[in-house]
Amino acid sequence: MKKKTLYQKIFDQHVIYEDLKETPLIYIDLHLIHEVTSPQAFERLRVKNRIIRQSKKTFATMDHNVPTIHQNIKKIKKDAKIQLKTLLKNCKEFDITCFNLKHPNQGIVHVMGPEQGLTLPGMTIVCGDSHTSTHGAFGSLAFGIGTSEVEHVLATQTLYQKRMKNMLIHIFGNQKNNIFSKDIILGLIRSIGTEKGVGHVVEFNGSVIQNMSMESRMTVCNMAVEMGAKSGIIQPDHITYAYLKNKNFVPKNYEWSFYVKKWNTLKSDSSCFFDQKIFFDISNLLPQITWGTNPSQVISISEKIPSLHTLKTQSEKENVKKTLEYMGLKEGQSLINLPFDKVFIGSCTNSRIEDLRVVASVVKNKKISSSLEAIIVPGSKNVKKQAEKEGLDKIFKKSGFQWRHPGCSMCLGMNDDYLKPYQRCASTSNRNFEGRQGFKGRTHLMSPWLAAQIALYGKCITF
Ligand SMILES: CC(C)[C@H](C(=O)O)[C@@H](O)C(=O)O
Ligand code: SF4
Repeated sequence: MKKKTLYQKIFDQHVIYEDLKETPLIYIDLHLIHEVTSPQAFERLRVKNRIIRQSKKTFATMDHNVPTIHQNIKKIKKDAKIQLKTLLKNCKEFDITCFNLKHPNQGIVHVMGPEQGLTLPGMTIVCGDSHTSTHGAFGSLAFGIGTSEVEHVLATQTLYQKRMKNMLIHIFGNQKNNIFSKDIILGLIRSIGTEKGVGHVVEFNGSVIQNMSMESRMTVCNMAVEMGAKSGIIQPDHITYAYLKNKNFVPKNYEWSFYVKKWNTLKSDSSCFFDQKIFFDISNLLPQITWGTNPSQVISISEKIPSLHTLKTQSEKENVKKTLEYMGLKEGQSLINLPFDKVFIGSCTNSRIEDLRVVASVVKNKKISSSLEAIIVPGSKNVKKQAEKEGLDKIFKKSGFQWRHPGCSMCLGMNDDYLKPYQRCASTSNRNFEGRQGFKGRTHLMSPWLAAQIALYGKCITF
């Protein structure tokens, strides 16, 4: 029998029809939707007079443009209100479960899915959102789709999908103190760039991954798309099962053991073929921070921004020159002592309970710098509730952080949380593109630990 990767196994289990000359048609187990990329899909269904094939396999949440200071839909600005109300109306009309603003399950779609136990090993999961790769941390095949594909999935519960190439990234070595999964994924993207993953599904393995919590694995898979990959995937194991057990939508009782048995078969065959294999040693990894406008422009806090003469081509030099101008930085500069205006702890990369615990451990009984504004936006109502149960909100508020309601928030600034021109932000999100957090805003990606340190000192210091 042909040896297969985990990705190939899940793909094969979901093929409905495949012919040599055609793109395979696969079954979709779970479809997640949010207010931004779904309205046009519903509209087209309406125009074509179509119904939804399996409305109970789609779940909706409100996340991208929800306010984080209050939860009053009446007070939301016009465009956002239209999108949120449209989502409500569509879900009602098409009989889809919607976790609206006031619902206890509401949250960023990639935080909500796993914590509700909607995300399960071996599933095919899609959402009109690029960071759907996050769910791959559970050993599911999960990827972002476009709005016309959202329409196709709603109407048929299937999707045309070509087969991807396979990449294996083996992560090993000793993880130093204060080094987190965010440092690992940023360090990895620095070493392989933002395009190496194009056309591939990346399986992460190795001792470092095996020892990671589910929250940390999600951070890694979340950013697999930032290396160009279609998705990331991690073999499910006892850590996965411990996380899932008794979550809301997870199969219970005798069904649970049936599923665990099935999930245990979800692994790449030994010595199966990968188109690319990468080995990444984290033993010398230090806290990472981006200096540029793509996630591969990263250094560790003790390094300096590269000098232009180290770059090979003229066009690279020109691009980096423009990037540095945008970021208000100079070639060869150290980021130590660079003042920050904002700290944003949040996004589907780093807004889970584990992230908030790390921030709390840094800022407990300390005051943040008066020179900046710092906000904490939990990934979901559940995360918020748990944090409050543990008293973390009190620690945050006492230290000067603002404690907000869940949503995407300053990750992309679709609501009222955005940077003013030239403001510099220490952000735990996943994208530092120009204007991402606000027009002319300057984003530095990093771990929650480093962002919390910057909140205390108002700048980056040597640790
Ligand atoms: C709005 C949405 C389509 C978008 C995405 O797909 O990623 C957003 O979530 C982002 O992170 O930029
Ligand atoms: S938190 Fe950011 S990256 Fe994640 S889904 Fe929302 S906007 Fe996209």
